[in-house]
Amino acid sequence: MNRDFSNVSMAVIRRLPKYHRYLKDLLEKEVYRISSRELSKLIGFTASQIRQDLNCFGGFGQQGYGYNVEELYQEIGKILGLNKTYTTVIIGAGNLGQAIANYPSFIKYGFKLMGLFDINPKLIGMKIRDIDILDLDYLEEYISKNKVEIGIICTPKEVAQEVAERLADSNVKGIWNFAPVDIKVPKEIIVENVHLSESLFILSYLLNEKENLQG
Ligand SMILES: NC(=O)c1ccc[n+]([C@@H]2O[C@H](COP(=O)([O-])OP(=O)(O)OC[C@H]3O[C@@H](n4cnc5c(N)ncnc54)[C@H](O)[C@@H]3O)[C@@H](O)[C@H]2O)c1
Repeated sequence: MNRDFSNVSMAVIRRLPKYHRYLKDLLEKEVYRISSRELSKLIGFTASQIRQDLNCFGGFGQQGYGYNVEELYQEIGKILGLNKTYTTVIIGAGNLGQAIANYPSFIKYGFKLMGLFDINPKLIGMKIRDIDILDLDYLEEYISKNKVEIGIICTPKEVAQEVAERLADSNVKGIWNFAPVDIKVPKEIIVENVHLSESLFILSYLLNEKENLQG
C-alpha cells in the first residue's frame, strides 16, 4: 500500500537521505538500537528535531527503547523509494557522465544504468563498464523500447534544455540534471538539480566569512 506523505515538508524529506546514510553506518557497526539523543550527537540535528521528523511518518521510536536501527533504515529506504528499481540513461558521456557511469553504488540502490548517449563520434561505440555509449539520434527510440524512467543530463549547459525537452517528449518520469542551468519541462516530470558550483560557492562564502571574523 502506498502511504501518502504529500503533506510532509520538503525540508523534512531532504533530511531523510542523511538519516538513511547514518543508519547504514550504524548497521555496519552492528548497532541495532539507538535513542534520538544518541542519533542527535552523531547526525547534528537536535533530538527533538529527529523525533519531529520521524513522527511525520508515523513515529518509529518507542519510549524508553529508542529506535530499532534496522527497521528505521528499511522504512526510510521505503519512504525514499529505494526498495524499487529504476532504469536510467546518461546523456553526455564526457568527464562527468563517465564518472557517474563508473560509480558502482547507484545500482545498489536500484538505479540501473542502461546506456549513455553522446554526439561525439569518438565516444559513440565505446563502453563504460559494459554499458554502451550510443548515438544521441537513437535516444527516443531507446527510451521507449527500454522503458527508461530517468534521464541524467551531463551535457554542456547550452544544450541541456534541448536534451531535457527530448527526454520529456519521450515520457521519462524524472530528470537528474547536472548542467548548471534551470531546465524547464512539464510539471509532471520530476527534476532534481545538482549544481555542484553552488555548493562550492557556499564553501567559499563561509571561508571568507571566517577570515573576516578573524580580522
Ligand atoms: N565535470 C564536473 O566535475 C562537473 C561538475 C559540475 C557540473 N558539471 C556540468 O556537467 C556537464 C558536463 O560536464 P563535463 O565535465 O562532463 O563536460 P565534458 O565536456 O567532459 O562532457 C560533455 C559531453 O557532452 C557531449 N555533448 C555535447 N552536446 C551534446 C548533446 N546535444 N547531446 C548529448 N551529448 C552532448 C559532449 O560530446 C561531451 O562528451 C556540464 O554542464 C558541466 O557544467 C560538471
